[in-house]
Amino acid sequence: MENAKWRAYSHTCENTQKGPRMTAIIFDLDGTLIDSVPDIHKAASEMLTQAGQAPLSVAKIRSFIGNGVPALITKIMCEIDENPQDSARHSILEQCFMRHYTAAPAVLSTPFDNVRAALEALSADGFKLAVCTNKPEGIARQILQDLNLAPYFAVVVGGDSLPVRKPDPAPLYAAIERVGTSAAIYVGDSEVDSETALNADVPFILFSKGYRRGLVSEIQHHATFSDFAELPDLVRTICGHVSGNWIDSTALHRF
Ligand SMILES: O=C(O)COP(=O)(O)O
Ligand SMILES: [Mg+2]
Repeated sequence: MENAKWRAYSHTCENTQKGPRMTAIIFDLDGTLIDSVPDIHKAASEMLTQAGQAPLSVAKIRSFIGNGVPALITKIMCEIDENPQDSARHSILEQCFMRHYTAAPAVLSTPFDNVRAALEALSADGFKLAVCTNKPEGIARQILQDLNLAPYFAVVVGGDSLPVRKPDPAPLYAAIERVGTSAAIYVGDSEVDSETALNADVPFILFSKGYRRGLVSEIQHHATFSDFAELPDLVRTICGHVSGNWIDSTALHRF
């Protein structure tokens, strides 16, 4: 862990090359690139029906997203007065949820407005793009495929890709390492993403229209945006794009 942290930190600090070629833009998935709550809510409702319980509201399920599927199941169990410490029961519910979710992971989900154009623009600039999500890697890849977003991402790190998940910085370090750039920016929608970026010493851009629980002002961020149409210019500014030239960006050296 200490080695990984040092390595990623030095990647960021040793950004001696200019411009986008050596910078990765790493994205969170749920609530950032895609509005996935309708499919998650549907699978959760099917699981609850099977357990003889009434479905929870979309808003409630949305507030449970961001820490991964096991945490989602724990929060649902608390909500329906079941004991989440009952690991056998937790595992049955989680498997039931995953069965329903994998059967239809991207039927109702959609990319947020202007996501595709933003990914196109950033790729055209030469940035390397990756996904770092707490969603299981397999289903994250399936969803990216189904929504025709997979070609933009050389690297996908999921909540089950490593023994730890966000806000531990290790998944973000793994994404940076696998992309192979010397600097990175993390784009996400939640408190978990902000904490992850902070733990990793990576600049964080907050998408304000995702699934955050608190106010934008309460979430530590380097920059924020509410429409993906704004993102390419925001990234260019942070990375030192001035008057048509890429200069050495000091913003990438600190959080
Ligand atoms: O909670 C999840 O399963 C995933 O959420 P994330 O894509 O925002 O990390
Ligand atoms: Mg998210």
